[in-house]
Amino acid sequence: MADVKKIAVIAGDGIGPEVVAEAEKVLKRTEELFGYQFETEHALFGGIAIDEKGTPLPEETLQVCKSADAVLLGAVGGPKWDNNPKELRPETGLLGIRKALGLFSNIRPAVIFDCLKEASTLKPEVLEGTDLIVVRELTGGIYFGEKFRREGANGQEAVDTCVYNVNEVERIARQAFEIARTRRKKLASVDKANVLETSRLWRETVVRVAADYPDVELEHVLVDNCAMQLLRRPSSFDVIVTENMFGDILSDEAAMLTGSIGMLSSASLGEGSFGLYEPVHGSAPDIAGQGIANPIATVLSVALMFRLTFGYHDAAEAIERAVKEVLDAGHRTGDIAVDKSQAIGTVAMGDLIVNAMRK
Ligand SMILES: NC(=O)c1ccc[n+]([C@@H]2O[C@H](COP(=O)([O-])OP(=O)(O)OC[C@H]3O[C@@H](n4cnc5c(N)ncnc54)[C@H](O)[C@@H]3O)[C@@H](O)[C@H]2O)c1
Ligand SMILES: CC(C)[C@H](C(=O)O)[C@@H](O)C(=O)O
Ligand SMILES: [Mg+2]
Repeated sequence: MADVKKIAVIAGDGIGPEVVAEAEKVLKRTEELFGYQFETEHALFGGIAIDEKGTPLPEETLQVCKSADAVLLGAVGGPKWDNNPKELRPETGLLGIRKALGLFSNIRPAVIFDCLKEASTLKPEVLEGTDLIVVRELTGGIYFGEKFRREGANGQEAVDTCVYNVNEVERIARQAFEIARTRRKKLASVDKANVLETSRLWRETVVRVAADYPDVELEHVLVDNCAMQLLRRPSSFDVIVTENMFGDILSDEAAMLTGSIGMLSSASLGEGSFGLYEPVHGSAPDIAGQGIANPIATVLSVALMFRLTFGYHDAAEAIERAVKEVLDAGHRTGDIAVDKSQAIGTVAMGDLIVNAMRK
């Protein structure tokens, strides 16, 4: 019997549906070229789910995800729902889905295409050889700690607590060491151990785990220094492992090494092969509905899904090669175009990539 892979598709809000539509064309082309079979099921999540179901993460959406082999997500959020305590709070939306699906590890590769060096804010000679992955802890830290308001001596106070337990640090550290082993065997563990107790536990734990990986070179970098070194010596990083909030910030910074946040794909994984795949960027309300968003981050997220959840390395390579070929031929969406007047739209970029895919 044919091995049909079930993919939950969550388009979301803003540019989410625009970029996900291009990724779905890539799924269809993969079926034609390679004979793999996908069964997609669409589900509501985010602002659109609030509007239609009264809640950002309806139970049926969670069930669709849980019964799938992988999830393809666009982006959620937007001014209509943000900051409204009753509506799209991250803890009930994105954070809720990550926790509910046990996705503690967020893998964000910053892949530099040579022909896009001109779009980067860094000099080409500084970028030379840059190829790094941010491994971000995704279900702990200050994102998930207790938060509350209280009356203090000088008026209202807000409290966010940052908590990590040793198991949470150990499992993400092991995963990062394993990834480093398959690459250039260098791991930078990023923390703020000069100030934060959670970071001291983080560092101690990473040092202990490192004993099992003597073949991997480990460096500890304080997060402020890392933010600077990413711009100064990006090519010296191979795998960066860090806690939730630092990883959020550093991965957006790493995106600019590639030229645009519209280029950065991601995989969120748990213990098994199940994964949620999404671009690192958000719903980009400033350009939503204009058909100009870059779909490459989402398309490359499909390639990650093929590699990490399905083991379809041939199809993943076909996608990555097609993206490179289209960029090498000079096609650009506005975010990566030096000459903005030559920029093409989301659908045109998706079509070019699909047509460039070969077995
Ligand atoms: N995973 C997610 O769903 C996710 C991630 C980040 C932000 N958000 C949400 O998205 C909303 C907007 O957040 P933001 O503006 O801070 O971040 P954003 O990533 O949506 O946009 C930041 C900037 O990058 C540009 N950009 C983003 N993706 C692009 C693409 N594919 N092509 C071209 N340009 C692109 C936008 O136009 C904008 O100028 C908020 O509600 C936020 O909470 C969601
Ligand atoms: C929208 C927000 C909650 C989210 C995060 O901080 O994790 C986003 O920035 C991301 O990087 O996926
Ligand atoms: Mg982010």
